[in-house]
Amino acid sequence: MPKRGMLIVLSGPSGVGKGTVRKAMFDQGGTDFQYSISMTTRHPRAGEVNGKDYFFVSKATFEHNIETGGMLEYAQYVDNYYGTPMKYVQETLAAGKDVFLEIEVNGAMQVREKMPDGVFIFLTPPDLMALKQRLIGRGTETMAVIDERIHQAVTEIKMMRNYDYAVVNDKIPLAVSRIREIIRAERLRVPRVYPEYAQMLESSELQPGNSEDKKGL
Ligand SMILES: Nc1ncnc2c1ncn2[C@@H]1O[C@H](COP(=O)(O)OP(=O)(O)OP(=O)(O)O)[C@@H](O)[C@H]1O
Ligand SMILES: Nc1nc2c(ncn2[C@@H]2O[C@H](COP(=O)(O)O)[C@@H](O)[C@H]2O)c(=O)[nH]1
Repeated sequence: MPKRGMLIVLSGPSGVGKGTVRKAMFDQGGTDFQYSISMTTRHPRAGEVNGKDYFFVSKATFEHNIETGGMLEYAQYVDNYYGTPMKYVQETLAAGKDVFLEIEVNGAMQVREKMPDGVFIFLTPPDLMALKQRLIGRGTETMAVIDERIHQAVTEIKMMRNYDYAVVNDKIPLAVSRIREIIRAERLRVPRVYPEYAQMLESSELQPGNSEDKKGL
């Protein structure tokens, strides 16, 4: 049976640059983890593709998924549902591959309850003014929705204390390399690698009584 994959969760307020940083990281290559595509009831923005950016579904479909236990986590965020389909995450981890989630804080805390051995990273803006400028600059929301998202961001940033790591997204390449360093180090944490060594030691021919030089003693 392959060693179970590691779950990596990236959160942070809307507009901080989670998607931008994640895309830059995947474009660079060498990312041997799989991105879990979220499900949402939000309408697609110009250029967004169903099955690539999100699974865009109706409210009824989303609620059916909740009721039938199909979601690892979900949250209502500024009038829409967002959530992580369970099946892809479980199957990918079971196949020994690492999975990358990009989700808001309430969903991340649900995942933490269910999968405490995940790696929880909070992406933070240099300051709230920069966050607002990024949301305005993206040009995908009305000013009213941007104000709601900034309001939500204040609560979300307070939740940073519940994460394992905080990464500031000042410059995209710096944020990417900080996240890569975290993932590299997390893969080497003793609780993750210990089972492999335990297995090696159990099967070792060097165990007392098994080694060649002990034969005949
Ligand atoms: N380090 C950065 N400096 C300046 N602008 C940035 C930086 N990172 C991202 N941006 C810009 O900020 C805007 C928001 O980025 P992005 O859409 O990636 O945020 P997000 O956190 O994924 O948002 P959401 O949670 O709403 O999906 C984009 O226009 C992006 O180009
Ligand atoms: N709890 C979850 N939050 C998610 C998921 N996918 C995305 N998100 C977050 O929602 C907000 C708004 O996203 P937007 O695309 O409308 O700008 C943002 O914070 C996303 O990170 C998910 O599966 N679960």
